[in-house]
Parts: sequence; C-alpha cells; structure tokens
Amino acid sequence: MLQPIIGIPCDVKQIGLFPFHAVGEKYITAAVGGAGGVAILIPSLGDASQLRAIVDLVDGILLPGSPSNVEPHHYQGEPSREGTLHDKARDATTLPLIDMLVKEGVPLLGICRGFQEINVVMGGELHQHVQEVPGLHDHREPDTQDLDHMYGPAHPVSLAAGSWLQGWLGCDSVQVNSIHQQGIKRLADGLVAEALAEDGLVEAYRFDKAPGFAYAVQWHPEWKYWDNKASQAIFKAFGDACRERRMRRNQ
Ligand SMILES: N[C@@H](CCC(=O)NCCCC(=O)O)C(=O)O
Repeated sequence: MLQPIIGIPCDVKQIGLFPFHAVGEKYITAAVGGAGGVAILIPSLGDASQLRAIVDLVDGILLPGSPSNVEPHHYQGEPSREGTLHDKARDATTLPLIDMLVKEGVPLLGICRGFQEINVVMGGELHQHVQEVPGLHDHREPDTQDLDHMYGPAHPVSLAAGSWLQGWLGCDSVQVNSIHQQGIKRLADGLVAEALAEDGLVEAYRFDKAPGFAYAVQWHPEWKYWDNKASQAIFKAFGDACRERRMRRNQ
C-alpha cells in the first residue's frame, strides 16, 4: 500500500541543560501502523520558510497531545495561572501551520492539544480549567502511574447524528479516555461537533468547509489503537486522505 508522508510537530522539552524537540512514541506508531504512513518529526522552529517547505513535503499532519497548554493570548483567554506549562515554540509552529494546511487542503488530524490548537486557529476559545466550570466534569487523568489505567476508558461520548464517527462505527456512543484539563469553551465557526461528553463538552469535530480532511478528537486514539475500533477508524480515515493526496501529487 502507498505510504504517505505524515508529519508530526514536536514539543520542545528541556532535558538537562539542553532543549530537545520530541514526539511521544505512541503518536509515531499510530501514524505508521494505524494510518499506514511514514512518520517524520517536525522540529518546532516557528520559521515560516520551514513551514512552507514542510507543507510541500508532507501528505498529512498529525498534531499530537502534550502536557503543555496553548498560550491564552492566542484565543483572548485570561492569563494562565502561575506555573502553567506552555510551549511557545510549539504554538509558533503549529498555529500558523494549521492555517496553511486547512487552506491548502492538506489532511490534518488533531489529538488532544492538537484538537485545541485547531479550534483556536479557526477562532474558537478554550476553557483553561474544565473541572472548575459549573456543570462540567473533571476530565483530568486518574492519579496513577499505570498507563493502562491512565489511558483506559474514562467516560462515554455520544456520537452526533450523521457524524463521520457514527457512520464509521455504526453506533451512537463510544467509551474514550480522558487526559486533559483544558477543553472547548466555544467551537469555532465551521467546525462541526462529532461527539459530546455527558456534560456537553465537545470531544470531537470535523471541519466540513475545509477543502481536505480535517478532523480532531479530545481523547487519545493513538493509545493502543490496534485494540480500539474507533481509533482504527479514525487513523484509517486519516491515512486514506493522506494516501489520496500522495496519489494526486504522484500524477
Ligand atoms: N495540555 C492540554 C492538552 C492535554 C494533552 O494533550 N494531554 C496528553 C499529554 C500526554 C500525551 O501526549 O499523551 C490540556 O491539559 O487540556
């Protein structure tokens, strides 16, 4: 099968005295095994000339999750609390990159932080502490070092009538994991909710008006994707869109 090139933007993390650009391995294995691509890691240099070359190089972009948060000035949010983890370099890379990808119809899959980034770029807003919003639940991960527990099923999401997920899965609800403190406060115009948590928080959306595949989920389908039908469906759809772009570019 044709292997499209899937770019994954890095977080910038301090390891000892030096900054490193890094991506969690589970995103890489899901891009390769779940979407059938060749994964390339994209350094978060925030350089426009690099972004142009990257958009010309890739067949799709997977925006991974991260413990860091989008800086609130990008969506007119209140200043972050003292000690909030940000990643200025990632923001400076992914936010302009998303705009280019959507405009040019390059397939885009956002996961967790990536889900939040796309909403911000398209003009939406985020809750910074979902668990403190009246009526919303606590969506943070369980206090455990056991990853199977941390990334295991946490709550159901209802699939919107006519959603891609409902069509892919043939059901109206799935269980998802939950490892996030921030969430969608206002869904950007043009983004169509695909799934909602029990408290009404948007947990997945598609971007119908985008010329290409543009989909994002708040949960973590990359975690043991091979054991989860919804994860497999999401990565297959993303991989198929990337393959279609590859085939068009090969013509
Ligand atoms: N920081 C944001 C996004 C949360 C997120 O992406 N969590 C995953 C971190 C670890 C991993 O990559 O699996 C928020 O708190 O909402």
